[in-house]
Amino acid sequence: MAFCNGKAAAGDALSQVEDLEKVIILDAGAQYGKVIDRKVRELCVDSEILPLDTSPEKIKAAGYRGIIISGGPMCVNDEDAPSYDPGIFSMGLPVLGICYGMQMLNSTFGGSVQGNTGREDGQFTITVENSALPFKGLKKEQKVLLTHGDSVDKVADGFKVIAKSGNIVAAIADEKRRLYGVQFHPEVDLTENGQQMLKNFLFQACGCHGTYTMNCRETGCIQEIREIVGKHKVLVLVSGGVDSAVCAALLHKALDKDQVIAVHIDNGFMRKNESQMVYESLTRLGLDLKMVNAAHQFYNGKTHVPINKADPKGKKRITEQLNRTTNPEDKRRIIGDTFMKVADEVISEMNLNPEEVFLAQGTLRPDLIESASSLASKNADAIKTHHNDTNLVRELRDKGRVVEPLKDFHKDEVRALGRDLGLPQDLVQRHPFPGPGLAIRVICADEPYHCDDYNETHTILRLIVKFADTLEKVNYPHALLQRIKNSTTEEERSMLASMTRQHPMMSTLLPIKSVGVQGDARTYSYVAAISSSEPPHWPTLFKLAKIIPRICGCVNRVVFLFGDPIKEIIPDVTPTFLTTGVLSTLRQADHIAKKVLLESGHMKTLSQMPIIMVPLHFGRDAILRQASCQRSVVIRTFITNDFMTGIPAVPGDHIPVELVSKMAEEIEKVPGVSRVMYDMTAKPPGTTEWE
Ligand SMILES: Nc1ncnc2c1ncn2[C@@H]1O[C@H](COP(=O)(O)OP(=O)(O)OP(=O)(O)O)[C@@H](O)[C@H]1O
Ligand SMILES: O=c1[nH]c(=O)c2[nH+]cn([C@@H]3O[C@H](COP(=O)(O)O)[C@@H](O)[C@H]3O)c2[nH]1
Ligand SMILES: NC(=O)CC[C@H](N)C(=O)O
Ligand SMILES: [Mg+2]
Repeated sequence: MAFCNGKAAAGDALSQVEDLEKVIILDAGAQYGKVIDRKVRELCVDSEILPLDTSPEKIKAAGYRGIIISGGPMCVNDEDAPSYDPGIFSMGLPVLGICYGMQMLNSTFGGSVQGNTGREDGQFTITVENSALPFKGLKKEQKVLLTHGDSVDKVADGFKVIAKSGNIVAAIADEKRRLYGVQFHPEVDLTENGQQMLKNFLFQACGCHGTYTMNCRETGCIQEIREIVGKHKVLVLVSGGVDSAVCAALLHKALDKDQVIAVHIDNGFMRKNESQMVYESLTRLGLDLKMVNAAHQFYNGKTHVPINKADPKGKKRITEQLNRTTNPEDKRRIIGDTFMKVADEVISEMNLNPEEVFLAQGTLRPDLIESASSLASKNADAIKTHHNDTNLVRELRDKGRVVEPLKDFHKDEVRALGRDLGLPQDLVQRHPFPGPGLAIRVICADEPYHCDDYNETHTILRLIVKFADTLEKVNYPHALLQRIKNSTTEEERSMLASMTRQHPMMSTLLPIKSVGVQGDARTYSYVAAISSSEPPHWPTLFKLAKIIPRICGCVNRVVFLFGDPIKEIIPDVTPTFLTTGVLSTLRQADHIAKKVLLESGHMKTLSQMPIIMVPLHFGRDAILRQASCQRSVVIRTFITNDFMTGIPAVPGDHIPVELVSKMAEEIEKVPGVSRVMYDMTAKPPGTTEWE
């Protein structure tokens, strides 16, 4: 029974926890820096993430076997670059510097780093010296994730180049002192053999043997829960997703049954019939679940947010009502804080003293990473504030009232733990559904987003998707054409010319923004739409989707627009807020999309498939000046292990072309839907969700 009623024996697994081999991860703020600990644990080596300026004395005293330095959003040449003690490099411990960490290593030993050398964001093929320790046992050509704008210029004395990406230094090493630097990110799945590279470092340079198992971690979670909760009660917020279900199962294993109060909150942004299904599935598993319908409180919710986000305790402003705001971060904060308020009301209604009841959440490490929580990083950029890590949650956490046993876990690790705890496969494998639900899947707007760079970017897009014509017509120096040349190789340009000669396409820059992540920093940028009078040629479209954000830095997402080609500028938007009408249209589109996916048998091919509503009405009669009154729907497929990086499913490769066209056809039948689009953006530069 998954929600067992007895306390688990502490077991002798705990005793093993004490004498484990550990490495330290010094955090320079990268999004992926926190993924390093997950990859290290996958190799059954324990790790701890500490601030970049941790002293050599502390590192030595703790007995770490090696040091890994993460990436980060800053440049080592910046005046306010994160501080560190150069002594960490001369302790005799092996060091692996990743991206920013490599740039820092190189600079410390007298090398130099050049800023703004042209961005590389995405998967690239590099050439490695496979006699060098990090690359032992690997082929000379390696596909890796590079996401950087600065590069090693002069290599430090005593180091040699052991990998290159074109003309860019991709890795350096001083084998004698066991100091290594890589410009790419071995910790993410887009670096195909990154795990072997980390294993080479951990086992051959640091001398680890892999003794840190999932059983030890489960025991550690149970110990943590008991130490925090003691004999008190704990209210666990259960969404129906795997994280909170595993959290609830751990609580039941660690505590007496009457200590655990499980609550599901219908916040008004759930999918069709979701809360009912959550109730049925979890009570069937033996969980005593209290249901709360709080939609009204969420729709009309407001909260206070810091005027200066760097000073969370400073002056605050009151947000708009949730159903009147267009600001994604305000949406998230209102929802997160309303969850807390509703939870407090539940505690009061049960005549419990809020000061004596703990709050448990299934918060994961990615939730904390992207909210730039101090639990996960000191130098990270906040990509998006997860609802379970708002300032109110952080205040409760500071008071020691929050229990989050999964805060160091990633999604696939939670699933493994869920299986160990006996949770059913359909729950363990369920696609994640974010706490804010459909609220972050409606791009709200009351006016078009036409910034200064809109017209120029709209023009460059057309030059790119009509590149063959561009080369024929523009045979004189042209600033925008030069911008394309500056960001592409000769080979890419000839590929672009032949693709666009073969496949007639149109483009338009959509007057809306979506959230993305580039160079470890948050972006909130334009969406480019490509359309065609022919059926979509997906390999061509996906190549364009990779090149466009590199050429147009203000575009972080590229979609294919089904239906008649659109090349004109979209002059306006349909005023859109989180209202019941908008939500019911999206809910219906989401329900249809999920039904088509289920029937296709490809639910497991995808890690997640957000369906997003955007305030755009296409194909209106310009002469009649028809008002914008419809909205469009985006299909966002995503394939990933850890949700820190990932790729969209390519129709005709990961999923059948017919599946996507059927899904688009069915969604377009929903009343009020103008067009359907397919998101072709990887992470980076886009994120899984649009907000
Ligand atoms: N509708 C809800 N009712 C109660 N708690 C919720 C709800 N939505 C989210 N939460 C809380 O916020 C945490 C993070 O939300 P999230 O949407 O990630 O759910 P989850 O349980 O983590 O499942 P998954 O991420 O797989 O969808 C959850 O673990 C849960 O504690
Ligand atoms: O519980 C949550 N509260 C949130 O506020 C939130 N925002 C994003 N997500 C989920 O996190 C994963 C990564 O999403 P992004 O690539 O869009 O950041 C994906 O699985 C997203 O669905 C959330 N989950
Ligand atoms: N991913 C990173 O660590 C990036 C390092 C640095 N901010 C750059 O852009 O080059
Ligand atoms: Mg979750």
